[in-house]
Amino acid sequence: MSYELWKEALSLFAGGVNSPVRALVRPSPFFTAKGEGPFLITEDGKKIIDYVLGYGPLILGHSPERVKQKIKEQVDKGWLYGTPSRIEVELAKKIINHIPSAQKVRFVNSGTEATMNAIRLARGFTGRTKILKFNGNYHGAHDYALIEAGSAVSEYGITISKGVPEEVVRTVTVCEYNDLECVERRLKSENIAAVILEPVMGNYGVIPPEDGFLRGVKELTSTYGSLLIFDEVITGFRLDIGGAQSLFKVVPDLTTLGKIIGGGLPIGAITGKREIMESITPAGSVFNAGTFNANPLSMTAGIATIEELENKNPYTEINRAAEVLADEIDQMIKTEHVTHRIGSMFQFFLGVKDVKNASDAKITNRALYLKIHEMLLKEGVFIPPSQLETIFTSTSHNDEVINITIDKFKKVLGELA
Ligand SMILES: Cc1ncc(COP(=O)(O)O)c(C=O)c1O
Ligand SMILES: N[C@H](C=O)CCC(=O)O
Repeated sequence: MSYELWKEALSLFAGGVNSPVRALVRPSPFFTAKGEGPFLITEDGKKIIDYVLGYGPLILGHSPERVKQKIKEQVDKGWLYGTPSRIEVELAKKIINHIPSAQKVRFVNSGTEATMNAIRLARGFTGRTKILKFNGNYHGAHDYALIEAGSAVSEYGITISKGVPEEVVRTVTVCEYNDLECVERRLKSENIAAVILEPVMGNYGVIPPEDGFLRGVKELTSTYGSLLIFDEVITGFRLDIGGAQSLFKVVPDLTTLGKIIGGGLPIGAITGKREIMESITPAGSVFNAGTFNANPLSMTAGIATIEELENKNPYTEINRAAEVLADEIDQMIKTEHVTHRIGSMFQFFLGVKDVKNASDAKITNRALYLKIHEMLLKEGVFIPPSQLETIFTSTSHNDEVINITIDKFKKVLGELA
């Protein structure tokens, strides 16, 4: 049973979990025994409609048949070679085919590794040290990313993680999202190696770029000789098969990917312009290595997932599911709020009128959001346990599932009114 497992987990893991956001589930985390389509089946035998979807990777829902089959076939062929394999070539070709900035690829094992290595690559390539990031953007859990970051970092009230050396903090400068003037000021006055950003913020709720913001940053980085890194760990293959850069038609120098490209298995990738990527070892001298880089199971699940996206082009369908649900919720909430949706990503912000950056989002009524999360979970609907995370839809969220969810929201919001 979940509660007994939770009590045991508290004695085994710091805070009872292996990633802090998971501890925020109210009244206490449920333990999952199985994932099936749009559902999580808990250790208590409860079937829950899932809008967290592993925090983004599961664009086809849980355990999609063809991906499962391909993973099983790969298991029969072995799951770690320590040599190159045909499947990493196949997945890299798919990424290069779809992501406009991608000319070469290095596979790693998480989004964290991807952004950490992209930052090192930008520093090595430009010979500069400083990085510009945005308040509330989350780029994983390494030292250079844990400064004014979104997601669980902010949810737990951490501005700069303890343990990050002061010397590291001094190499990172921060602007508010959508503030082009700040970007220009910093690029002019500081010798910046790279600007890294989420092209759509998905770790402080969902906050889209304002018109011209991404293009403006792109122009400024080329004017001042800095590199532009799009962190598309969430948005890659979700907002469009070519990621946010295809949708907004702004091509960065480097792109980091993760989540969907591994079909739900651990993965990360750094990709970008050939001449920059050639600086990575062994072609160049910016070091990267990994025992599990290009792991055969992750490669296989990634290929199978992208093939499904190529063959079925489900973007209209998953975006529509998110649109119907987001619009209904937006109309149901009678107090002051803002709902942001882009494609199959959305979130509602309570108690605020206008959210264009993390500072605006910081003052939302997080306690009320958490209450809604808790009440919905009792009704069998799982939205993220933090206002700062994103609600996702998948191909498995059909009309029936969406309608049930709308009814559950009606009930919960009605009770709260
Ligand atoms: C935009 C973004 N970048 C990087 C990461 C880090 O990825 P991972 O959790 O796979 O290390 C995440 C999520 O965790 C993310 O949302
Ligand atoms: N917001 C994070 C990634 O997108 C959530 C995943 C985690 O921290 O476990």
